[in-house]
Amino acid sequence: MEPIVNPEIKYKQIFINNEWHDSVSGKTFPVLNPCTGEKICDVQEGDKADVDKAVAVARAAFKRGSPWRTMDASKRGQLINKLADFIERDLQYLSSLETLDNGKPFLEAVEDILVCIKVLRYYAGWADKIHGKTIPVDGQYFTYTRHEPVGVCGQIIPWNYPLLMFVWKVGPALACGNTVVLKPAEQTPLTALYCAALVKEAGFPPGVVNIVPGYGPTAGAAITEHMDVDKVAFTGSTEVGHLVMQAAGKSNLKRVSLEMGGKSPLIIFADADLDDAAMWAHAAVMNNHGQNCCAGSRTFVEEAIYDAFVEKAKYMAENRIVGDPYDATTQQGPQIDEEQLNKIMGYIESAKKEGAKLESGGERLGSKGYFVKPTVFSDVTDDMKIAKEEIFGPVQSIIKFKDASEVIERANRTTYGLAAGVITKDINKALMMAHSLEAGSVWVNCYDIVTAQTPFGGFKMSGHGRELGEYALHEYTEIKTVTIKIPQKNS
Ligand SMILES: NC(=O)c1ccc[n+]([C@@H]2O[C@H](COP(=O)([O-])OP(=O)(O)OC[C@H]3O[C@@H](n4cnc5c(N)ncnc54)[C@H](O)[C@@H]3O)[C@@H](O)[C@H]2O)c1
Repeated sequence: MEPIVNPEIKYKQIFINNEWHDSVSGKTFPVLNPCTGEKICDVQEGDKADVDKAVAVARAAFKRGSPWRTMDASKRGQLINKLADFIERDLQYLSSLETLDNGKPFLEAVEDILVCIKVLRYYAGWADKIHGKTIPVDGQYFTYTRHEPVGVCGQIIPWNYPLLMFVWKVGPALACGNTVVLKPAEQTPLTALYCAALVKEAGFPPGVVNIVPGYGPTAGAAITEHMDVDKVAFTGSTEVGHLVMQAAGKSNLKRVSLEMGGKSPLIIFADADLDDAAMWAHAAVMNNHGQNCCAGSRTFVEEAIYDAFVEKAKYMAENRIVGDPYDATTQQGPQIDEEQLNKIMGYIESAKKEGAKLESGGERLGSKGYFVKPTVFSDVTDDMKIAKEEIFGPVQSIIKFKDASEVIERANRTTYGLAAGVITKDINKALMMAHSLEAGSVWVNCYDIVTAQTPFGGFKMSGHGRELGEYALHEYTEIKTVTIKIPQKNS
């Protein structure tokens, strides 16, 4: 598939009640092209007043007796499938728009959006299979559970996988029968806004899906503090995750699910196939320009193969093609914005100062846009900043270890717990490691395998709750227990 370079921007307003609105304040904000730093367009800037409007219509759409609440569950599934069909129909346009807005290579944007389609179809299938249990309680009673929608769900998403995050959030929420007020990241609102038009085209009733673009401390905070939002689902930084929980605690104790950062270890044992291990480790940290919450950003390598591994990692980084994301050969585009670029360069400088050995990269590429050379550091130790903090950039930190018990302890010595990986031919060792590592996902002889069916989320400060798979349905349902007195026990 060929990209559409400079795709037309069709939607720049706030989507409430299946209609397009200007912001109440009249304000707009600029969306920038990360390849150049130049403005793509201005988008209407949602704020508290716009969030209030969106929540009011989402509440009305959720009222008992509304078209959405009385719709057959199978029909909800049909609507979600239609949304998937329209995304598939517009795959070329949407992928081109994602590349323009986010800077990721076009073919990776296509891959992301193909996964979006799968995720929506997966949840479409669940819509009429969300059921409770009958429970053999003591006494003359008949007890059963119903899984009911939570209500109005606020959803706040980041910029690293704009459309994937949109779908991970709305897919299970809609399958369970909730209504949604979603805020895309201010850096990347364009594909979510286009999908708003597809939501309307698919035939969702007004008010079921509402999209309010805007900034975090204003529009985002208005969602988290709202007294009439029943649940908030957030993906982004741990710092903001704290604020989201505080806001829920200070307002109406809304349900909270959080998917935040990580400092995930990928542990490579000496018996691994070296080429294979180097390939997985490179992809684990470089994919999506390192802007990946589960990036394998601590590459632990057993000492017997350490030097040989570093050579391979260096070779792979030096040969990674960075540049125009619309070019089919490009593997890495720009970082999302100047703030992230500066943050990454700061981490690179700190590593140099703290004594890590720079093997490749270590500098910005060009002076226009936000490109960073794929960077590899060896001789990294656990106390260095690059081994402790989330960099969110294309920086590989290679750390030496001696044996399994030592590396388990070191790998777990972090406040995060999103993901981990193990590469070894010894299946007993792999299982022992998988069960010992404190992380929500552990990959053995692979990395970052996330599908519609696999639950995903964090231990410790990486998160609360699970996205994807059947487990995500628990995040979007309340469980009601109904008990009926049986007049006469006859069996
Ligand atoms: N886990 C992830 O997928 C993920 C995604 C993006 C960023 N990050 C991490 O976060 C760092 C900073 O990136 P960022 O500043 O874009 O992330 P962020 O957490 O500030 O932004 C994520 C989303 O939260 C919103 N937000 C910001 N402040 C808010 C507030 N007070 N209340 C409610 N919503 C708010 C933003 O507008 C955006 O939609 C990155 O360097 C990276 O380490 C992680």
